[in-house]
Amino acid sequence: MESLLRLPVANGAIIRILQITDTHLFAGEDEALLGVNTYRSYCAVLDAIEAEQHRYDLVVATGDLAQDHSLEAYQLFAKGISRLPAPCVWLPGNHDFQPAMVKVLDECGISPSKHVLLGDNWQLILLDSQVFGVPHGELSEYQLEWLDKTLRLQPERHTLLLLHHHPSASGCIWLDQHSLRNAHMLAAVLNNFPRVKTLLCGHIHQELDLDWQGRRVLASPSTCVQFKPHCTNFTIDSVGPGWRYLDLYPDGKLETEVHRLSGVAYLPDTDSEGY
Ligand SMILES: Nc1ncnc2c1ncn2[C@@H]1O[C@@H]2COP(=O)(O)O[C@H]2[C@H]1O
Ligand SMILES: [Fe+2]
Repeated sequence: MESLLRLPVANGAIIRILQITDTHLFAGEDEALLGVNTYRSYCAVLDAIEAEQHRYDLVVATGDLAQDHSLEAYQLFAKGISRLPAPCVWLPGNHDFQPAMVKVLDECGISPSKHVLLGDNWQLILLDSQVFGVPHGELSEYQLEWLDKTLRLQPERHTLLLLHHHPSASGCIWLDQHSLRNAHMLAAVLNNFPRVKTLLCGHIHQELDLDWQGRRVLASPSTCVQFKPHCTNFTIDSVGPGWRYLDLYPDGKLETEVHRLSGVAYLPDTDSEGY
């Protein structure tokens, strides 16, 4: 996992990242999650991204790429990603099955790197917060030590930290049971690194932009089903699948925007009680 990916960036250029998250794909192209065909909604998101014709330097996939642990689901994910004209890096979510994920994505030429150097000013660090078999997250001793060691290598770089689980309360009580349980241990590591100003998550299937102990936490819509913000119990939202762009400036400034599919083509059954 320590393999380093270096992406050249022209002097003074703004780096654009495209985030795709929580694709929840199945082995079959016809399978659905809460009434949404997840492969078709993923393809519709990719169609919309292509139609925008935006330039981006890197794609990040922040977990829950597959719903059913199958090799085929990861093959469908890779087939979609191969349409995009930029390299992709990824991290696992609670639903992922890492033996299949690592094998297939590797075979499909998708980088396993969890440390990306972007030009001279920025870096991305991707963490594994999965606790296999349960929806909440936790960073292992190994992950925390690796993060600390990796940050010490390039402490002067502006850093975007990526993980599946949200470290701070989202405002959805049912989802906050499934957050990063040892966020205080992450905070303790980050204490020494003021240039880690933004954390980017998946998992909560909604757009979020909040302050966590002086750092910014961003979360993003899924490419399939959305959860409604500020709910006590599991509640589906009637908004379209989405994706996020992040612009990283040489001076450390970060600007970001969520885009969504419009229309009603990929809206789930709002009376579902979970999955
Ligand atoms: N009704 C529910 N109540 C609590 N958690 C749920 C419910 N339904 C699903 N979940 C879990 O909550 C998780 C949140 O997002 P995930 O996509 O990781 O997967 C979801 C499920 O594992
Ligand atoms: Fe998740």
